[in-house]
Amino acid sequence: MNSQPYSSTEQVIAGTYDSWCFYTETIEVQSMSPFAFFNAGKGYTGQRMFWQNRESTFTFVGLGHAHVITSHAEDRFESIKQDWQSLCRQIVNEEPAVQPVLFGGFSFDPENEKKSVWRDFSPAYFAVPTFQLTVQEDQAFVSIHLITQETNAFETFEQLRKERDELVHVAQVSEPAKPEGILVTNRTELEKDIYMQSIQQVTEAIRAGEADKVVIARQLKLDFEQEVDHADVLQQVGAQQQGSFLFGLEAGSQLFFGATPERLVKVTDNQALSTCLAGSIPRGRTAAEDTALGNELMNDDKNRSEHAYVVNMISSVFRKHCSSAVIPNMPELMKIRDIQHLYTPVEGELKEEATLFDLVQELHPTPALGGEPRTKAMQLIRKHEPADRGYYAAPLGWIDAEGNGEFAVAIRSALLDGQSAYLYAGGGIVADSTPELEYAETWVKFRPMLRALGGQLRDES
Ligand SMILES: C=C(O[C@H]1C=CC=C(C(=O)O)[C@@H]1O)C(=O)O
Repeated sequence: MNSQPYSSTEQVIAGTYDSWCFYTETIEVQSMSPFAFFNAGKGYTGQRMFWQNRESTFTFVGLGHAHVITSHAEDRFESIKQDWQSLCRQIVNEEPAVQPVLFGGFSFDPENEKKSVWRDFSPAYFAVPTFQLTVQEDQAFVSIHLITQETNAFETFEQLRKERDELVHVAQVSEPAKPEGILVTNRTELEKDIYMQSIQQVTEAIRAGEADKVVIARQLKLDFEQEVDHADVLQQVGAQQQGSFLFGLEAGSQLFFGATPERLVKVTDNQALSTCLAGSIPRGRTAAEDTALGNELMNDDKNRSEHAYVVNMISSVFRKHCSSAVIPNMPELMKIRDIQHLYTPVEGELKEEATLFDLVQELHPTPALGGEPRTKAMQLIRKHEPADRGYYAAPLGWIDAEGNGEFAVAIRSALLDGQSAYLYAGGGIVADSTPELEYAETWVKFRPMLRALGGQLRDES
């Protein structure tokens, strides 16, 4: 532990953040539930973040905003990247024990002009937390980050240390939350008729040669007897959805959260990894039925073609930005609690100048969320979907000061807004898609969020 993180002289480097200092201090702590830490930060409601990777080997919780970076600009990916890089040049500690993390996400489509329930989520919204819990390889660390233009930040930092100790104490001694069972008073399928018609119309557009594939999504709204606690709902998803990325991002009084199986891209020391995920079938009721369904999916031409568009697009981005890329020529099955998907991992070694944000920008949206070709698919989505997707199906994740990090595609997700929640699900439409089968598939994709929010699951299979 560095006891005087702010003792170095202020660095003066040309850039946006010339007169800023970025102080960071990390201590190791006895292990604690990340949900308890999130809950201990109730005083920071509106400024909390949660992330756990698919393998559950890296968990990150952020409380409070040491600094927020947003962008409404057309070049929002580049703008966030530049701001983060110049902020990182102001880090006072030479080698922080734990890397500070910038966490957040992008909206699906900044050109969307529909009325939106996403009140406080700008087209790009990222924050460095004031208190950062990192759980990795069975060790837990709590960092304080202070980003300031104050010339003497000694007292502020001392105050933060006291607060950190209190947060750690509360998280360690608190009883695990026992969600009382959330009471759903209403479940509404928003604009179901428009959705059914849109599948028909998009299928016709595809048959007429306007596009090859378009992903169309719909919404379900739940109303609750009382406000749903954000920490409780995250803990529920964590217990229920093993093998998925678990995420939560607060903005104002809303929480966007989910359990997605889909990695957009991960970068570790210049090694990049992405996941092509498209093509779906439900889990079987028995092991034998499950295997039969898996085989059916692997041999289904419609699903294989939906999948191939994604592999082709991700592969071309990797070939451009990597000196070498490994792309298997056959998908595997990814089996998660409610659903099986076709899955192809793509790996590569990044060229020197390529960064995580460059990959996020070029990959979003892959044909698993947008379509093929991208521009035409986006036009058809804007024309046919009645609602703003907000952050659903968009990149959400983290990057550290060394440029390592991971972004997931925020599907199997919901926006929690006081006594209501908006759930999102969609599917890839190709020439031979049918409204009834697509509709049934969305019910399977709603299941993780319905389960976490106490809504009744609907067995459409
Ligand atoms: C758009 C969604 O899933 C995508 C990811 C995996 C499989 C998909 C599919 O089979 O259609 C979708 O492309 C969603 O879950 O809302």
